[in-house]
Amino acid sequence: MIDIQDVYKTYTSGEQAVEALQGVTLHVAKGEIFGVVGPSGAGKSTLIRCVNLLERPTLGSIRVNGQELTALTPAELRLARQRIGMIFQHFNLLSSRTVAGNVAFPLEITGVDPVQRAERVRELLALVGLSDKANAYSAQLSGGQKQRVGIARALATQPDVLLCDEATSALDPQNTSAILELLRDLNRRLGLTILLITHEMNVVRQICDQVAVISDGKIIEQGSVVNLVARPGTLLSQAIFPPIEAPLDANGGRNVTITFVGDAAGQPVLASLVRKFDVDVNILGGSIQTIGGQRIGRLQVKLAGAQVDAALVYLRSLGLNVEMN
Ligand SMILES: Nc1ncnc2c1ncn2[C@@H]1O[C@H](COP(=O)(O)OP(=O)(O)OP(=O)(O)O)[C@@H](O)[C@H]1O
Repeated sequence: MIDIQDVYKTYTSGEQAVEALQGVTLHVAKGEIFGVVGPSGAGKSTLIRCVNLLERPTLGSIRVNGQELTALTPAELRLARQRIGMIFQHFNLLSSRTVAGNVAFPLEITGVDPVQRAERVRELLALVGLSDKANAYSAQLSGGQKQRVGIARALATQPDVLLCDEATSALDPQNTSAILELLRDLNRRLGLTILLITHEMNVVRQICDQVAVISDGKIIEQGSVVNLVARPGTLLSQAIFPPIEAPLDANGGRNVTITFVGDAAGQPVLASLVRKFDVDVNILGGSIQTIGGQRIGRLQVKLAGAQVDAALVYLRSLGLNVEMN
């Protein structure tokens, strides 16, 4: 749905040149929620703004829904942008307009007649849970409500793609969680493809299917959130699911970290290990998190006994990730 191919962006002001993007390639499949994380100045905003050509890449290709955006005329680009919604950290609402007036704005620009417009605004406000705020002004809304207006406005022209530029960074944890749930719900109900940038790992944990890390204008790691978590060695995996701080047990036996994904997180794996292999299992630490809608568990254990090697082979045969500490 979104193909970013070998994109470079250099800002020049006077003698100074900043290479904000240096050969970025990303593919976001239809219906996916894709998160890009990275430190301040890494190039996140530049990247997301290149996707709808708010910033024009210096080099490279941006295809959305099969259409090469960098090759379009200004009129064609205006049409293409109707299929690409965007929401912002500070909402960017018009303070002189009501909630309904803000949501109607893109429909006015695209020439939708007043009767259809009013109907569509009603639908959109119902979709984001703000039917009772149609006549309120943005100054009368909470941050979470303002972002709901932003989302309704972004969806007014029925886009296939929603770009989220740090959409929850100005919100408290409760509103962040509610907005992320709304985005997940819209992704599922409307088949909306979402590309978001964020510096908050909890956003990745709560809703992203795929994640990439950008650093100094380059993508340095990427993958499916669930697969990354099952490979505890990677940078992203450690950021998404921080290692358990359990003391290693030095008194004989083998210290092992086991990662359980999906159904396996609910299985009595350790009990069957003890039964089948006559090993002693000492639990040193553990936690379970819901990541990308899947339950993922991590246990740090000490295994002792004559059949430890066979027990490890058995754990791996169940599809569990097993690492020696
Ligand atoms: N309009 C501009 N002119 C010149 N340099 C710019 C411009 N916009 C961004 N930059 C520079 O490009 C680099 C990437 O900036 P960008 O805003 O994309 O990073 P970011 O990862 O979004 O950072 P943050 O999380 O702080 O918003 C930075 O070095 C920044 O100073």
